[in-house]
Amino acid sequence: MTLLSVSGLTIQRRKRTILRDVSFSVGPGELVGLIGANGAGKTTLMRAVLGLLPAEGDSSLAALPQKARAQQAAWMPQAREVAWPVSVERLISLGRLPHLAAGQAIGAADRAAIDGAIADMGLEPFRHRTATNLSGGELARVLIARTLAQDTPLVLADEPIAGLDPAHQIQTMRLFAGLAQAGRSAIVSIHDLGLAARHCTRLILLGEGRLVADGAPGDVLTPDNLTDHFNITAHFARSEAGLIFQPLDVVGMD
Ligand SMILES: Nc1ncnc2c1ncn2[C@@H]1O[C@H](COP(=O)(O)OP(=O)(O)OP(=O)(O)O)[C@@H](O)[C@H]1O
Repeated sequence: MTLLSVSGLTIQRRKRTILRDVSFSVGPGELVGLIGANGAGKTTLMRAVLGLLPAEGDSSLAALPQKARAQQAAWMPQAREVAWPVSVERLISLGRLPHLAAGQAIGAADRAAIDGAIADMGLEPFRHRTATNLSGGELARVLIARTLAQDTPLVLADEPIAGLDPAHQIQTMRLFAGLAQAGRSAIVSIHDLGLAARHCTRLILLGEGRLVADGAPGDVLTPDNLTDHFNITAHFARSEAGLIFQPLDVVGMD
């Protein structure tokens, strides 16, 4: 079974080719870390895969009608802005919209999904707070909860752990890994290669306008890829606790 199939995706912005001929598919049970240096095209790829940007080639998600797409994939964009001073609970409940007919009130299943997402992200004490008054990290957790409440087979999240404290970063990566273990899948763009190595089942590396590598973290975070596409060297070890990855030095940026 395939949750997402992307084939020959080429994306241009203002006549500049950002990514060329990207192909991959995602099945159930995968936590895919989308990695690459600043400007490598991670956000661009996710938005094109979702059909939010025009692209040549095929994405099974982009091909779906809007409502079916929102039932198949939840999207957490990088921008963390909430326009209206709504409560945390109300904001999270918006994740249920793709499951409701026009004007339909939320029911027991919707309520359970909302309460589950609030519990998963440890947001019970924030339930009745006004979303626009939260700290950046608190708001990020609320937006992740909204994505979880959508209860889709696939989640795409653009730097979901940026701005979270270390405990919440680990907790959130574990939560995404838990979704994968339960047969759903997530694609998360991520700059923390240590957490990516530890929690993702698979990494997709973007660089030089293309998909450079796609595979198990240990096969993608090679010394050559780290030097060529991140300008770093790193310490990489396998321990009982899993993969340990620590960037060490900058190379080739003079
Ligand atoms: N609207 C636009 N018009 C022209 N170029 C754009 C536009 N949006 C993005 N780009 C360019 O596309 C490239 C990829 O940007 P993108 O935001 O996808 O990178 P990223 O890998 O998500 O980066 P980061 O890690 O910094 O968030 C960048 O060079 C960026 O300047």
